[in-house]
Amino acid sequence: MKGRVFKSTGSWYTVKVDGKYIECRLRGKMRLDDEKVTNPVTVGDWVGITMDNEKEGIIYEVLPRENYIIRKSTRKKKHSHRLAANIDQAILIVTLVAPRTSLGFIDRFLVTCESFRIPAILAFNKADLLDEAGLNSYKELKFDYEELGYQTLLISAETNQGIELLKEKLTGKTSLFAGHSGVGKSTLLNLLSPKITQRVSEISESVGKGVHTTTFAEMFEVWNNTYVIDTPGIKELGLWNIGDEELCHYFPEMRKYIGACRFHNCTHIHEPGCAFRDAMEQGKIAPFRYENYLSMLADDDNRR
Ligand SMILES: Nc1nc2c(ncn2[C@@H]2O[C@H](COP(=O)(O)OP(=O)(O)OP(=O)(O)O)[C@@H](O)[C@H]2O)c(=O)[nH]1
Ligand SMILES: [Zn+2]
Repeated sequence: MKGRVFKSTGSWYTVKVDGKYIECRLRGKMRLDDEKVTNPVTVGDWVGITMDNEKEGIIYEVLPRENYIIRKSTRKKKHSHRLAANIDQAILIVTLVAPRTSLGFIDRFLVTCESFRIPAILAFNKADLLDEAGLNSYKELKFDYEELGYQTLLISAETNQGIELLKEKLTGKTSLFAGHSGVGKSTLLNLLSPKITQRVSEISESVGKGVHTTTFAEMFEVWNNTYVIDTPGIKELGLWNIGDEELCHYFPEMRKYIGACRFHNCTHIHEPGCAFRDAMEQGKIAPFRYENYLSMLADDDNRR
């Protein structure tokens, strides 16, 4: 039988087969297809299963993936894992307040999506908490990111602002919800599909961040043929397997300047005649994007 993995908790996997959810384990012999990744099976995978007894199944194979996204651990000793597979798009939920998502984090996530060829949408949640300055800051970011080809939405799970548009974007697709803890992923999911009773955390007053609630990635069929994968809050994001020369390819605005520097071995950091720096100085690349590029370039450990 063929089914799709909706949840994985380490040793048990919930697989949906013909409309029914079956708890499955992995066949003992199943090995990792990539030794640098800790989980052989991930949410969104299509798998082959056989029944072990009346209720429980055994996963014996993973069908070829259309794509996947790997979350690299930023701590050296911990291993990296696949967050999800077979997804149409990633929705990065961010907030400008309570908590504030840094642009560095947003750009790391976008670079990750580019490197796995997954379309990304930025959803700015908690619109209801923005004052005029906050709104202006959203408008500037919307302008910058849409110029790069990333759609941005301003939404609020509190007032329903932008939720209809978000629903339109999700319909008929499998979307990954990612973001820091406390940005409202679970609240949004509940709003989209009230039959899902996700735990929603209270913001702890002292730190202004949500108390960690989502421990494992889980896929939900929010309505017909529309799937959302809720993932645990991400604190830091390392980049997976991206070399020095490769990095600029994942900045859409930099692509057209690749090869245009005066020196063919330009590091784009300090050389005269650097096409990236020149473009930034001429206002064609946003300074914060160039800065984030340099910071990712310098953060060698978290990129390979
Ligand atoms: N004002 C306001 N609060 C919101 C909004 N969306 C979510 N919240 C609140 O933010 C807090 C955190 O929301 P969660 O949905 O638990 O956040 P999460 O992203 O799922 O967090 P993790 O599960 O830890 O990753 C809760 O107290 C929500 O009520 C919003 O649009 N406006
Ligand atoms: Zn250069």
